[in-house]
Amino acid sequence: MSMHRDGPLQIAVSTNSKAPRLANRIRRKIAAAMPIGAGKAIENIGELREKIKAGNPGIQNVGRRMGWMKEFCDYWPIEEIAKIGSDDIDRIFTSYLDQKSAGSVPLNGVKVEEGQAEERYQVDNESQVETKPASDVPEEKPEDQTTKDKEVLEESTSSLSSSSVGQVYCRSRFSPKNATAGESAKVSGCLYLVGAGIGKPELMTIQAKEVLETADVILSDKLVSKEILDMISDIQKVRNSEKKLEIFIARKFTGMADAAQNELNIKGLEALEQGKVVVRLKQGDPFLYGRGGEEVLFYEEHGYKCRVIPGISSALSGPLLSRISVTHRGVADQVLILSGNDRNRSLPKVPEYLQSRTLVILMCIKRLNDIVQLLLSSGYPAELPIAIVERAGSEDQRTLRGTLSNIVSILERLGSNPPGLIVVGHVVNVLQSTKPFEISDINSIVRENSQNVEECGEMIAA
Ligand SMILES: O=C(O)CCc1c2[nH]c(c1CC(=O)O)Cc1[nH]c(c(CC(=O)O)c1CCC(=O)O)Cc1[nH]c(c(CC(=O)O)c1CCC(=O)O)Cc1[nH]c(c(CCC(=O)O)c1CC(=O)O)C2
Ligand SMILES: C[S@@+](CC[C@H](N)C(=O)[O-])C[C@H]1O[C@@H](n2cnc3c(N)ncnc32)[C@H](O)[C@@H]1O
Repeated sequence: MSMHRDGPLQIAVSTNSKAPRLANRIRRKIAAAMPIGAGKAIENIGELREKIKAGNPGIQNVGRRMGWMKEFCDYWPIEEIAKIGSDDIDRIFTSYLDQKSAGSVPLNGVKVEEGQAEERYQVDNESQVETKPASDVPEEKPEDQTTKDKEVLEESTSSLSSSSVGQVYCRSRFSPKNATAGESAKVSGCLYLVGAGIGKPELMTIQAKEVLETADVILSDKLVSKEILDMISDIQKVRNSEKKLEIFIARKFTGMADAAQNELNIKGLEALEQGKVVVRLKQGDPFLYGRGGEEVLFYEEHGYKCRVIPGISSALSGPLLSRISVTHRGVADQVLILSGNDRNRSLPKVPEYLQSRTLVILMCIKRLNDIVQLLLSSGYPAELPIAIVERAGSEDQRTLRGTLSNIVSILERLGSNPPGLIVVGHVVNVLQSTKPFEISDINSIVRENSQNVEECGEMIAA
């Protein structure tokens, strides 16, 4: 047995006495792939977990505790978890207790404020979110809500530094200064709604990168990858100390999405009023299931024109990076993109089965079983190929392939690695050299590193 230890982290490699020397080498390779500070990150999570358990005990709170920890562990970059200190843990713990998410943790030296949104929801457990019925929530005019939220956020936004230049205009080539007359409604501040693409900085548009370089404030979705956040902190590092770049990451956790969204809108508005260049950075394409349209309307209602910069969407590039061509002559001539949840957490409305149609479903992994049952009961064949594409474009991209009849057990066995999407249809296996897999076939797992497809069934079977 060859062991790798990093604090509480232990990784053991066994070759069943067949190749102990090779076990060493494999162990070294695995250890080299570990994120820096993995052991420290585990210790920090352990400390937080203990705190949350002690502060919110009881079997009735297990679901809530687990749901919260899961979201923290699944989304926060491990290297960043490793950097948090005891003070940060206390702050995160406080935010857990009051669900007002007042946590603030450092990100590569950039101060990251997280959602400090008002509580409008009660989260009972991971899979059950109770939202107050609309009739219980008093109707508010947008202005009233804005004022109220401003009050709630007053303290948190005080950290927004004023820009070195009193009145900042857009400095990029895409600035409203260059826009046609009437395009910029207010000259103070400038708002860009930018698609970050799916995770790799190389897959961002040049325009998106240029706009990031001009930003004073970046308001980022939590799905935006660590690689892109690292790129942003590099921008921060080469700036002179006069022009500070501030970044806020939305904490759109279960049941808090609307409140966190509202908070970001208000932060954006505050910064615009101070004449800053604000970049609202969104995963993938900013309009596709990204609330981008709502944000454009919000800022326009407040007199600011939005410039929208496209990003590569996971809906098409995720399948592509898993060697799935969503249309393929003779196999599929149409593709439909769906969300696995609508705003009321209802299942999507699926069309009748058509052999030549590909479905790409986003935001659906947590309820894969329900989606599969829905497809089966709507006449989709049990042997129809389906793929789960996770973390497309990242180092740890993974694709699971199966059929409607076995994909749920495959995922249950291997666990999920969000964010992920599913592709349903015969195109799933067209570019694969192998046939559709059975659940008994452990080789059903294919790990992919971008375009470089590497089958590692053997490693998992060992
Ligand atoms: O509205 C809700 O929050 C409840 C329903 C719900 C949604 N997605 C969901 C859930 C379940 C849950 O969160 O547990 C389910 C949901 N929302 C999200 C995730 C996280 C992930 O994809 O890994 C997940 C879980 C996905 C999974 O099951 O694998 C996060 C999410 N939803 C959404 C966004 C984009 C945004 O808010 O800016 C984001 C990213 C936020 C960020 O990165 O900071 C947007 C969203 N959520 C939703 C919709 C409605 C889709 C439609 O009307 O067809 C839409 C699209 C829209 O508002 O325009 C609904
Ligand atoms: C709220 S939607 C936003 C989609 C985004 N606007 C886009 O165009 O990619 C979030 C969903 O996109 C999908 N997603 C985003 N990034 C992904 C990635 N790198 N790999 C796989 N799926 C991803 C997942 O289905 C996730 O639940």
